[in-house]
Amino acid sequence: MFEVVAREEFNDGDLIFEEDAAGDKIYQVETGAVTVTKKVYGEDIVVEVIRKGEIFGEMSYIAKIPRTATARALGATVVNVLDPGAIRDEFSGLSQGMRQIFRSLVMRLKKATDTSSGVHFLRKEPRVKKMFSLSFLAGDAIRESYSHDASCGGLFIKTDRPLDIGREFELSLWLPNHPKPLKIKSKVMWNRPKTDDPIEMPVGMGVQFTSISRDDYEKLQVALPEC
Ligand SMILES: Nc1ncnc2c1ncn2[C@@H]1O[C@@H]2COP(=O)(O)O[C@H]2[C@H]1O
Repeated sequence: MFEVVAREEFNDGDLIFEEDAAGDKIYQVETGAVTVTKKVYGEDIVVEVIRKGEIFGEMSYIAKIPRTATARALGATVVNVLDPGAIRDEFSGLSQGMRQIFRSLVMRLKKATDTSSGVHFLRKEPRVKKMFSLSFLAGDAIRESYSHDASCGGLFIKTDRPLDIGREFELSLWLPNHPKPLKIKSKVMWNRPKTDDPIEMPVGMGVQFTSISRDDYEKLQVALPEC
């Protein structure tokens, strides 16, 4: 098994990490247990209980996505953080095909979990694959790119050089048949930078809208009837 690089202790109900947060630590439960929950209409739905000796937190690492669920301690709990360097070495030692198989499994489990917990149907602002032209300021330079998917609450921007998590910026979003771009204040919630690992997932950043005018929001709703 992998070496333990840190031990974290939690009381009953303590948050270990939250759904949609950035993070790629992989844990093993030493004592106690961990609930895995999904938020549906503000309520936590338990999808699994992880027990002593079991691993969690592997899905975001493997698929390079944000945390797929929330993890909380169930009773007094100690979790071990497994050596990220050793995990990276072993994972990158796999063939590209094998890594792709792992990623497919993770994405299918995520989809199955979302469907069974109702997230898919109840999500307020579903993401749909949609390519919009956009631009934003990074340092002194204007970067031009396009979205991979979008909702009325945020989108995923394809870019080889994503901004840091937490960075706030103004997004110019071009909707089809509109002469001017929407101007939306946005925040980077997570990112997937370019690596040597030839992943089959889009490289870029997940962005949440923090401020949008009513006028622009209405235009967005017309362009995204799924919202
Ligand atoms: N359906 C599921 N069954 C069991 N564990 C899950 C399930 N969905 C998510 N998890 C675990 O919860 C974790 C949430 O963070 P990750 O996405 O990194 O990794 C996830 C898995 O370890």
